[in-house]
Amino acid sequence: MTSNLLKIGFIGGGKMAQAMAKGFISAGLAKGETMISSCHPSDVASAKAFKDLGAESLFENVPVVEKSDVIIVSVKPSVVPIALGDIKNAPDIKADKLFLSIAMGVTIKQLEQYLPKECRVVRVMPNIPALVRSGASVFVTGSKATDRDAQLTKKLLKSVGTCEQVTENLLDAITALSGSGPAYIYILIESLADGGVKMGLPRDLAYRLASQTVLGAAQMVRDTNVHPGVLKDDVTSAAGSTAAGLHVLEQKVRAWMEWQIVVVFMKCGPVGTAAHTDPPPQRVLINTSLFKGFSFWKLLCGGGWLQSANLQRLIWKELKGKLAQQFHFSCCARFKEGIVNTTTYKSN
Ligand SMILES: NC(=O)C1=CN([C@@H]2O[C@H](COP(=O)(O)OP(=O)(O)OC[C@H]3O[C@@H](n4cnc5c(N)ncnc54)[C@H](OP(=O)(O)O)[C@@H]3O)[C@@H](O)[C@H]2O)C=CC1
Ligand SMILES: O=C(O)[C@@H]1CCC=N1
Repeated sequence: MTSNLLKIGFIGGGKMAQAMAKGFISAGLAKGETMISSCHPSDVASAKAFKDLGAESLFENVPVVEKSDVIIVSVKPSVVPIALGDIKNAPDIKADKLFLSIAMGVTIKQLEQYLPKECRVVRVMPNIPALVRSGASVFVTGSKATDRDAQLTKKLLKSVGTCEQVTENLLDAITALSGSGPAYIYILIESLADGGVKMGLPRDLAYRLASQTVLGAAQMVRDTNVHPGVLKDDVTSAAGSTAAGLHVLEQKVRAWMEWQIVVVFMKCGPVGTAAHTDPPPQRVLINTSLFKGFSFWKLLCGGGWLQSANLQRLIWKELKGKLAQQFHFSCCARFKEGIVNTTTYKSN
């Protein structure tokens, strides 16, 4: 029955490609033999991983496109222009196909520039629990993608978890939250378990309890629709043990969790390579304690976050005098109801 299955190709057969491929197989949406990947010749382990699934594994990108109905672009962001350049430069290639790019920070506009003009593009941000069909994915359609392409993308991504269609301006924040998020949760699980081990639990029991606790708590947030703060209060008995633990977490962890999303957001966005035609936006992290009167870290960035327009102007005034080179600098004032003003400053 493999003939009815889509032929799915991966350009780049690394960790995320393998997670999606395994998820598609578990979901019954693909079989090993209906998938094909291209790997860098140096990456023997990824080539073997695809072969072990029963998939074809090549060292060239063009045949992957030729043999596939849908192509998942899963190389590192800086490699995207090179890998898609192979396709654009291939003579006589039939590339009127659907390309799903999962690369962090590579925009629809760039993808459409890198690929032959007949290609349809969808930009996706998945996450690695796609491997166990518990991923959280979002997607944005490109200018030539059809409704059918959006439906097909949804079908593929829903088979390995949840999937929502969003607008492109949200993608960097989504990358920071759910694209990278599993890594933060793994640290959380590891540290919960380490704490348990410190207090005498066997390590395997500690990991089982920590992971099931994270899974159960997440499921309650998702399925009950009750605010996480209310759910937290339900666990916290007056003068009990949880309150003592929260006392520590509230001081140390909560602010840092929020802060690291902001830091990752800063890292996302177009990646500077020679092949990128747009200059990367300025995303600048500034310790505002350097400026009179501000004693905490804040962020100034393109599409970023700074509470008050007056504060932005004040910091800009200070900053301008300290910078030798020409410098573009955008900041947004973001309030509860969303971004309410965006200002771009330009020195010289
Ligand atoms: N890992 C994750 O959880 C997530 C990753 N992503 C995105 O997925 C993409 C891949 O990430 P990830 O799987 O972690 O990275 P990996 O490094 O594991 O995978 C990338 C693969 O592409 C190979 N490669 C390098 N150059 C080429 C080339 N010219 N043609 C074909 N293949 C090539 C690499 O080989 P070699 O190692 O030899 O260079 C590597 O096997 C990134 O763009 C990332 O932003 C998105 C969401 C989540
Ligand atoms: O770390 C990264 O850059 C990629 C994007 C999201 C998860 N991994």
